[in-house]
Amino acid sequence: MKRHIYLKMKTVEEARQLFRSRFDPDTFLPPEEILTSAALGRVTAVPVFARLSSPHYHSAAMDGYAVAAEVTFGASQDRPKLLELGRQAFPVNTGNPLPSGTNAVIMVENVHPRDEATIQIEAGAYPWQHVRKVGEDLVAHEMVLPEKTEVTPYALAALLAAGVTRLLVRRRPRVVIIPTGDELISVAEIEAGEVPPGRVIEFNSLMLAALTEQLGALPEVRPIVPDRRQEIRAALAEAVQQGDMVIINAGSSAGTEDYTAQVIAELGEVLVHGVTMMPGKPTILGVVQGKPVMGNPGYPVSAALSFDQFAAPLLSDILGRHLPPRPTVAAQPAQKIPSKAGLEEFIRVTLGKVGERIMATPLPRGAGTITSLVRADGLIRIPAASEGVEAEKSVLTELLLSPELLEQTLVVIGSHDNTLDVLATLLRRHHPDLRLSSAHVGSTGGLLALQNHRAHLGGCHLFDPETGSYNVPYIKRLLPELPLKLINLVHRAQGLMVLPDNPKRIQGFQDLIRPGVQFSNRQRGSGTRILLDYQLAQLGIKPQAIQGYQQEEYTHMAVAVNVLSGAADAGLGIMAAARALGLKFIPVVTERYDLVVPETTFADGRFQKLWAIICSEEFKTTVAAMGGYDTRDTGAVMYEQ
Ligand SMILES: Nc1nc2c(c(=O)[nH]1)N[C@H]1C(S)=C(S)[C@@H](COP(=O)(O)OP(=O)(O)OC[C@H]3O[C@@H](n4cnc5c(N)ncnc54)[C@H](O)[C@@H]3O)O[C@H]1N2
Ligand code: MOO
Repeated sequence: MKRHIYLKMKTVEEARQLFRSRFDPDTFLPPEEILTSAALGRVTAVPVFARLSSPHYHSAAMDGYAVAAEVTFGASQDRPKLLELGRQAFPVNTGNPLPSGTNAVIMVENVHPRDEATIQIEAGAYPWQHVRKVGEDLVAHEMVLPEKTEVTPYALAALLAAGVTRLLVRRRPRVVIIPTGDELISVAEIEAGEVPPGRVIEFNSLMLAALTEQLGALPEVRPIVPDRRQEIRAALAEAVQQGDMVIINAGSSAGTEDYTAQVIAELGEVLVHGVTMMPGKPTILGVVQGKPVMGNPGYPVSAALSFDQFAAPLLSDILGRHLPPRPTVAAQPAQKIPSKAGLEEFIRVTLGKVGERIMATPLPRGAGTITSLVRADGLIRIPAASEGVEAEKSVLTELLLSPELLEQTLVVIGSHDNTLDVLATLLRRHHPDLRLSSAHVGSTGGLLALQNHRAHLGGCHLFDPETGSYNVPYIKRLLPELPLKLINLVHRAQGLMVLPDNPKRIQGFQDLIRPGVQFSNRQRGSGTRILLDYQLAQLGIKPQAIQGYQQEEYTHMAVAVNVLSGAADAGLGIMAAARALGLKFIPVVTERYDLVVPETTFADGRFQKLWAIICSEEFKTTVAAMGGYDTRDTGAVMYEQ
């Protein structure tokens, strides 16, 4: 096995400059002539000049009579004037050319017909009254659009008004996208059947093609190329013949089958292999036959960010559109964001304005989590020299949404529950201007966020074994001073997850101590664990009697995976986790999930709309239909302080 170790890393800025310096975007492609009627959104290659004036004749601006102004001078109510039709006054409609010898129009409303051949006027007309003179809008040879200007709907009209039926625009670069990887399967294969383990759905090229198209360039996606050097080489050679730029996706790293850099080097030149950014570190930038070639890392977030940082600026320049920097806001991370020194890290965050501060909550950081980009409202770039950002310290954040939306976002932080997604959906359905943004940091994390005024709402299901009650004891301890209401969202079932045919015939907690039954537990401090320990104590079951009690997992899904794989026979968790993996769910206990609503939030009109939705039949029926939930208290105020 031969590994190809890359890495003489450049910074994002160095890499972009180096790549950019090898191409002159203004001459990279010859301009093309197209019909004006097809020019919407295209960019002018040269200034466009009017062929004709607009209007190109003196034209009546009103319906009425064209006259020579001089003939009308002196007319008044006391001394009206008579004008002879066909000699001194000529009927015209708006847009008609003025008959020769005339230079004004009297509106029809201001004229009194006397007889077939005569009209009477009671006021004089001034020269050029109600006339659009030649060239009022545009004069022949005048510039209609400068170069490098995007053709808007208005510009289309002006071009035609100026007699311009064809124009020279920047050519749209053709971007050939080559997905590589033995593990990839195509859309056709997914449609034909199942996705076997070990195979990965090829979705990056759809994303890269859409990003290309969004910029105005023309994507062309090639069939998946297997990890074979000769095949990748052949695909690249062909792509360079046919396209103006090539993106090879994956194979950028140090694996034994990562050939992208080698192949680019064989056919041309590698300018950069390795950028001090994360995700996106193994990015390759090169040139083959004068054309830009990129090797994007295979992980989707890496592929997207490397497109964003290197392909997008170059393509925009070739298209003649300068890509403006994204708007930024100063946001405060809701929690400390550690970062590896030596790499500039791109953290995807959700954003929401709480009081006067914009709070940023980091989304999952893995380069494989494409949903982090779907959910991101902003990007925090942590410089290579830094080891992270402290909580509540202002950092510049690139906005991925309109700043107005930040004002319309309710931020809920705490434990996750799928009903929050239902709530977000219904909120959008009924109030499209409002958004619910939820970050999942556990129940206690949610209470701490409220303590520091970092969220509008907390999502909480903390059971107190001392009192046998939910949430209130924790609130009294952690938020004693905060005036708030506790509003129930749902009661949800926790149950034992077992294989679909339940081979060990597990029915309840008592079965966990049977010999041969292996349990998968949650970590100490988690709501589920507290609940389990309480139930065991109630039933007089000794934890030590349960095999696997000491083996802790951090999520419902991790426990479910243990059951599915056979590593455990049972685990305690929520129905959604069991369902996701096709496990049988035996409900054993319900727990209360409440929203913690500080008084300031409660008084906010946006929350009142949300509350109305929580109380609605629509919400309750949707939640009940999901299974594993009880809505008997949904919307009710359970506690106040
Ligand atoms: N020993 C090292 N291993 C890795 C390093 C390293 O420095 N040393 N870097 C890691 C980093 S960072 C990244 S990013 C990845 C880049 O990997 P490759 O560009 O070589 O891509 P693959 O390994 O083929 O794929 C990674 C991942 O992405 C999936 N993938 C690939 N193509 C697609 C596609 N078109 N659509 C959807 N998903 C795709 C692929 O299946 C893999 O799961 O390398 C690390 N390794
Ligand atoms: O740098 Mo890689 O691109 O994180 O996942």
